[in-house]
Amino acid sequence: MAVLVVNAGSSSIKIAVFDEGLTEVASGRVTEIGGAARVEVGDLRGGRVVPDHAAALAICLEALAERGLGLERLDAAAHRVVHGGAKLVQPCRITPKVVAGIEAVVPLAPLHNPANLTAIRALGRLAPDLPQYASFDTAFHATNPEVAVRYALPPEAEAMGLRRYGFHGISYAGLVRALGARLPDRLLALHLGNGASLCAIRGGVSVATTMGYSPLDGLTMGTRTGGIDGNAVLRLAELHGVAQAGRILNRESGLLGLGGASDMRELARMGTDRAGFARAHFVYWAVRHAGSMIAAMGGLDGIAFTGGIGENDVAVRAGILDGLAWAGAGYDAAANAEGRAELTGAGSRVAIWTVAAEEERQIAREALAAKAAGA
Ligand SMILES: Nc1ncnc2c1ncn2[C@@H]1O[C@H](COP(=O)(O)OP(=O)(O)O)[C@@H](O)[C@H]1O
Ligand SMILES: CC(=O)OP(=O)(O)O
Ligand SMILES: [Mg+2]
Repeated sequence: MAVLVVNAGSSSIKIAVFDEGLTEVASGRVTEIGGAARVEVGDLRGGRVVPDHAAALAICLEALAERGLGLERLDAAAHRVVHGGAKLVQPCRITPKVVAGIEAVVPLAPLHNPANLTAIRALGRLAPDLPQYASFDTAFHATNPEVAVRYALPPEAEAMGLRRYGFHGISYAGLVRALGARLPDRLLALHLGNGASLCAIRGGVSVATTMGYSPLDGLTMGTRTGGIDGNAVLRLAELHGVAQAGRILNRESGLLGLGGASDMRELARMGTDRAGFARAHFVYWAVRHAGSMIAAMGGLDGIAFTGGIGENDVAVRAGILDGLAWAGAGYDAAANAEGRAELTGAGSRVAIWTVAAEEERQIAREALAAKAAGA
């Protein structure tokens, strides 16, 4: 049994192959798709021009074939699909109806769903008999109460699907699983990567999250604004047109807009005032939103950091934890500096961890379960 997992992001594709025991037997990634991309698959390492996601997937499949993992050796493919809308809330086998459902919500996740569809269609063409499964980043938040998901809009807007969905659910589900018996009642989970969000997890289920209708809301991100007043959005659309306003909000803002680079590590290297301000903005808003998540859970018992920034950026973690001292979070500064998994300080009222984001393994797990259930 071999499952190929495809995690297509806005400008990257990560692939991994797992066996039935969920051991990873191969992995790779193509990042910065659209220009001089970085390829790290099998023996291929380095820069290469990769114009689009289809080309990136072809490079990955070629490298897998060279390692004896051609498509004919695979039993299933499984995809991360960022937006499943209101209906797609369970991992499932991909049928034409599911594809139509993913397509219907492209306007809600313009950076992500088109990339997911490209990968699904390309694999469908190359291996029409290979069963394909989807896991949805929105699904984990289906447990949020109505009061958390509704915008205060007239009923017609809600009927059109204008409500909050929330994202990074595959990562959060994997995190809950990874904590296992250590999972506290009220957990503040921070997925801090290129896209960044917080989730209030109570009794193992999501009760609130910072992203909304699309992955734009909430925290300051690599290239996305995070929370912004609707009237400011309208003003941008008035000045620049809807398409350009969408580009500004989704691709030219966030850390890039504030600091001149979308990459947190790069900002730390730059060390300019502007770069420092962008990092401070990220930390400040993470703390502000954390307060909201803690209120939604009625308190705090544990904190878990995940994602590229959450797992690696010592100063960002320290800044956020300093900002949450009022909530009882005391951390071990040496453990934080060393990037250990357990950060809880002596006398802290709250347990604190870093957890490796394992979205690909979680997707494989969900696909195997759906397959076993006969989906
Ligand atoms: N060692 C590190 N120190 C600081 N930031 C890091 C480090 N490694 C990765 N990051 C940051 O993590 C972010 C990417 O996170 P990741 O979860 O890989 O993103 P994606 O959403 O594309 O999966 C970037 O801002 C990157 O700079
Ligand atoms: C949903 C989302 O923001 O995903 P990513 O972090 O991969 O951009
Ligand atoms: Mg990510």
